[in-house]
Amino acid sequence: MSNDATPPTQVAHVLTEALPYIRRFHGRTVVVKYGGNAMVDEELKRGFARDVVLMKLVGINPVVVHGGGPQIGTVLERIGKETEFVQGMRVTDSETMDVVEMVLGGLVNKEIVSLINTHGGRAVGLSGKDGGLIQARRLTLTGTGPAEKAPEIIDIGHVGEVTGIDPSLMSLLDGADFIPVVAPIGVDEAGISYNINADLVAGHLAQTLRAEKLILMTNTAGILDGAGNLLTGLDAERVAQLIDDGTIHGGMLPKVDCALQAVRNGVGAATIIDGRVPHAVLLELFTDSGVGTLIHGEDVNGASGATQAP
Ligand SMILES: Nc1ncnc2c1ncn2[C@@H]1O[C@H](COP(=O)(O)OP(=O)(O)O)[C@@H](O)[C@H]1O
Ligand SMILES: CC(=O)N[C@@H](CCC(=O)OP(=O)(O)O)C(=O)O
Repeated sequence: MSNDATPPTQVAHVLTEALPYIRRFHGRTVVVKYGGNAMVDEELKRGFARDVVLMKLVGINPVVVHGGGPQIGTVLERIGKETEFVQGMRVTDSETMDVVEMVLGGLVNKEIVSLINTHGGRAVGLSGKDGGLIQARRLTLTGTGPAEKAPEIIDIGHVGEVTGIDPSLMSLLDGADFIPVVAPIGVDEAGISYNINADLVAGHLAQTLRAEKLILMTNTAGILDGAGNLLTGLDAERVAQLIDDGTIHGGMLPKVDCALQAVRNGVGAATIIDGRVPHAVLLELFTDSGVGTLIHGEDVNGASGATQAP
């Protein structure tokens, strides 16, 4: 670990700082959502894989849920198919759903599995169909039509919402020291597939597994205010204000929603971190300063920093 550029005392300091966090997270589950926008640089991808392997080796149970929005977009463009988003969700007709399954369940999922495995881990790739992991139903979006009319129902096709998680497969994998890597595809009782926003899947999984932490990796430093300053230690009230005044919008909305739901339902803490920073997951988990935006429930005082003290 030490090299010419890193004095041994500094290495010792880093390890000492990490120790209380390793103790706190030992034997606990940490769900990491790896966003498609954070998956762009080869060196960063290798760093992420190493971080996940290191977590496992120090006794944490990492569960990776991945996105892949930009990767789906690239393939759709290549086949000349237009794509459209409504309220942050991709309108998904049957043909688009086939592409989503191929890209998320195939290409992206297997790339992450392979990266983790080549860095010394034992990853297993799953979609929500495997072992009935993610049960889903069609998501209904409502728009605001004319005031005198009932809210308009917007049809966005095979976009799903999570109705249930069966964690049995997760326990099995965890017991055998495998690292689950989950593609956000759900299935209903009739066997119909649904394309689900990966943040929402990560939030539900974290709740079901009673994770110690939910980490959402993306392509910004965290939640920023209008002037570009990083905000942290946010509770539900502050988040609602930031949504109301338009500071939080677009792809950040499902992240804050699922982070809030997770911390209200038993997850220790949720953080939104910058996947463009090398080893962002390790910095978040094992250093006092952490990185990104902490979102906490009503009973947690996280106002002082990005991470909670060990
Ligand atoms: N207040 C905010 N602070 C930071 N990013 C924000 C904010 N509001 C909206 N965003 C947008 O949310 C994006 C992250 O969501 P998204 O593109 O869906 O990422 P991912 O692919 O990682 O899920 C940012 O790139 C940014 O454009
Ligand atoms: C319904 C919906 O929009 N699903 C997303 C699923 C992938 C995803 O969430 O990817 P990121 O995390 O990289 O954005 C999509 O089709 O893009």
